Amino acid sequence: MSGKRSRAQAPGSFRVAVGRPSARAPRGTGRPVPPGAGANKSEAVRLPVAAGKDTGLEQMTEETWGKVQGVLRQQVGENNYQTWIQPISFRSCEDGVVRLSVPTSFFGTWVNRNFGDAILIGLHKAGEEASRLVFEVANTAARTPCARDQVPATADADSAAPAAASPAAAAPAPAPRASDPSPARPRGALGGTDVHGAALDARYTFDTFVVGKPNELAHAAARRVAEGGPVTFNPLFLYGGVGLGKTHLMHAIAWHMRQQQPDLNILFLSAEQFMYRFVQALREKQMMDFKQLFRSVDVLMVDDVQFIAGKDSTQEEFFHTFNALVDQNKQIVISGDRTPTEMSDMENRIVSRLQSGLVVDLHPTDYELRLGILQQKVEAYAEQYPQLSIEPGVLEFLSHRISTNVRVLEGALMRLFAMASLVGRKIDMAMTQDCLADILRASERKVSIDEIQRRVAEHYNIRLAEMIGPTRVRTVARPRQIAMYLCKYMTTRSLPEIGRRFGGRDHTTIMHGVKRIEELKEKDTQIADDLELLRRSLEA
Ligand SMILES: Nc1ncnc2c1ncn2[C@@H]1O[C@H](COP(=O)(O)OP(=O)(O)OP(=O)(O)O)[C@@H](O)[C@H]1O
Repeated sequence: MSGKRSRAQAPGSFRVAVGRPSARAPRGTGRPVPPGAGANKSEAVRLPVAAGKDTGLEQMTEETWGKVQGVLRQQVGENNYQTWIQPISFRSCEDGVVRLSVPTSFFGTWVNRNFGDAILIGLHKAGEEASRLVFEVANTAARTPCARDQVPATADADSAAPAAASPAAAAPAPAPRASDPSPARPRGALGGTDVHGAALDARYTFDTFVVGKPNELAHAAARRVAEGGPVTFNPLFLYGGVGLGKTHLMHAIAWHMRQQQPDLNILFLSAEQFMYRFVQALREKQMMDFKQLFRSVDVLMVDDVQFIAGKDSTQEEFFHTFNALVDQNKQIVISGDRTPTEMSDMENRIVSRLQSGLVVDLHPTDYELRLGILQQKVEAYAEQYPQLSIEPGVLEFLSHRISTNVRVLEGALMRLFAMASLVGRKIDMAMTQDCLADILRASERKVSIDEIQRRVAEHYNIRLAEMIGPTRVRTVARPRQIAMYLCKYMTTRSLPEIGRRFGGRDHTTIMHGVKRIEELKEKDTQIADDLELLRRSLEA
């Protein structure tokens, strides 16, 4: 099945993922992430600043900013500092909003994504209770922060999240087109009828989401929720591995709802931000405001809910918020990196609530979906770099070789285009292998036949010796076929090689086993579930 766009895509409707890191930075390490390895997503949260509260920001001066820059220099390293921090100048501050001047809107978005947290933490350490950063383009003094051609919504930085900043190293980043279309952005911070909380990424819409077999159910469920109408799935729980499009789908729901029903009060935020707001509200004795805010929304969307597992008081508050909204028949959309039942430190009552609606999985991408996503991204790059071309076969090669997650795939393509534009050559296989050597090496499948046999034997509670032995009883033969199937799809070993490792069986026996499982998984949900579980645990 071919990956296809969720809707006919208008030319140029895809915002090029320039500069987007290829993988999330490890939380809370504060370590720079190597180029191409990625960084955290910048999910801007706008913290409430109490009316009339003296924030102390009136005193903030360029000198304070200079000090913060000094601290950041130590944190992010000289190279990042020179490239991304030094060019920023202080513009103003008022009511917790710190305005910083940046050379281009793309620069602001990039800095916000990768250093927003670090900047806010630096400001806090310097004694400034900054609640929000706004990046403004240098020579556009009178510009409002929400101007359409200015730094997009993502440029409002999350405030000092408890998990600390995740500065990322600079990767070559092509400049964006000024004309990049983007949906209308959120309006005020916490006011009235608006998407507030984390900022929505203008690139993450249904139009730019490529649908394939692995994500078609999740996409259909997301669409249904986005269409509004009677609340049927509550909550909609989207889960799946890293970089498979959970956040993209959630943003798409929010954008769509906002377009369809501008008056809807939608709150999108990460679970980490939920916790931070909760802690902040406790500290500032503003729990009533907190409860009021969360209970007055029409749609609550919480990303990466696994973050609150094991955090007792946050779970407690989340539980009450959840109940209050469900009682009012308000839509809730949640995402997580695993099923609710697999979240071991999550309270049972929350697990049961998370399961009470529709739980849908985004499966790991298959070859067709990866190819579809790459083709879509190339279309966008082609608009941006009309002089560059890409040789046939390169996208197919990448789709085969980079199967880890879409973020890595996007990062690889971005790096290729950046390289090609620097050297002024077309993208061919030689350049691809050379420029992406590290990514290709890291993406090599590492699951071994031994590992698969061991894991499958454990799962079905049979002995490893039986797995490769001659017995044909069903309780052993079926797990053996499952192991053969996984070896075929998760390793690069040939059928004769797999046969040898299964007690010297002929390759036709392996072919038969694989075929049998292919048939069974279509009609036997238990086998399909077992395969999924095994695959996920082997990939973990
Ligand atoms: N089906 C798809 N079509 C187009 N882009 C996709 C698709 N799936 C993922 N992506 C892109 O891959 C990147 C990672 O996706 P996203 O951030 O939504 O992943 P995630 O599942 O939320 O990951 P995480 O577990 O790290 O939070 C994004 O840039 C997103 O646009």
